[in-house]
Amino acid sequence: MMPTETTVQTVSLENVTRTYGAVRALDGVTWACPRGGFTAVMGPSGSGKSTFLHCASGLDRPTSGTVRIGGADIGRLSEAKRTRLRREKVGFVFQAFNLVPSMDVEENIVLPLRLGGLTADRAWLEEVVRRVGLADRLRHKPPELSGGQQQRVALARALVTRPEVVFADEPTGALDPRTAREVMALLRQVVDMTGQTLVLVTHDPAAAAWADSVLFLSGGRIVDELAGPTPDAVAHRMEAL
Ligand SMILES: Nc1ncnc2c1ncn2[C@@H]1O[C@H](COP(=O)(O)OP(=O)(O)OP(=O)(O)O)[C@@H](O)[C@H]1O
Repeated sequence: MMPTETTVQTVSLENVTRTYGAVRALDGVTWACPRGGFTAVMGPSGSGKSTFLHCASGLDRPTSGTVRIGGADIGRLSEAKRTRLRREKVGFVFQAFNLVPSMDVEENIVLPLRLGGLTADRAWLEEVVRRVGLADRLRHKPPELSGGQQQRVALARALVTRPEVVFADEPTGALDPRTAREVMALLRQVVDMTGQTLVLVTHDPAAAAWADSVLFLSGGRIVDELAGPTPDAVAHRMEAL
C-alpha cells in the first residue's frame, strides 16, 4: 500500500553511516523526523552533529544506509537532482546568516525561488515577512540591520519555498542572549503557527529546550532522546555524555 501524504516522513535516516577515512562520524543512525515537529540535536564536540545535519539535509551523501527527503532516496539521485531537491524541499538557517549584502531584504528572501526559476507566491511571501516581523524593512540591506533582524531575514528565506523541513545550524550562535531568546521564540512560533518541520543543531541547552524533543549524539550514534525538554534536564543529560 502506498503511504498517504500525512504518513510520509519529511526526512528519514535508515542505518546511516558516514565515514571520513577511519573515522565513523555517523555510525548506524536510524531516525524519522516527525512532520510538523521541532527537534533539537545535541552532543559533545565531534559527536557527529554537523555530519548528521549534512546527511539529513542532502548536503552530503551517506557512506552507507538510506536518507530520504520528501520520499526521495538521495543516495540514488545525481548531484544535480540532489541540489534541486535540496533547493525545493529543504530550508537552511546558519549561524553566519549568509545573506547577500548588496541585495535588499526582499531580494534576499526570494533568492531561493529565483535560483530555482520560480516566482514568489505574493500572499505567502507577505505572510512570511509579517511572521518574522520584517514588513517595514524590505528595502533595507543586511548591513543596515541588527544581528537578530538579519537572522529573521535568513529564516524568512528558509521558509519562502515552503520546505519539507528547515535545518537550523547554531542559529543563535552569533547573537547576544536576549536576541537569541527572541529568535528561538520566533522559531517556536513558526513551528506552532505554520506546522513547519524544524531541526535545530545547537550547543546551547537553553536553545534546545524550545524543541519538542532533543536527540543526543555521542560517537556518531543517537544515544538518547528527551521529550518535553527543559534547559536543566538538557544540561544534565549533556554532562553525562
Ligand atoms: N570533512 C571531514 N574530514 C575528516 N573528518 C571529519 C570531517 N568532518 C567531520 N569529521 C570528523 O567526524 C567526526 C564528527 O564531526 P562533526 O563535525 O560531525 O561533529 P560535531 O558534533 O558537529 O562537532 P562540533 O560540535 O565540534 O561542531 C569528528 O571526529 C570529526 O573530526
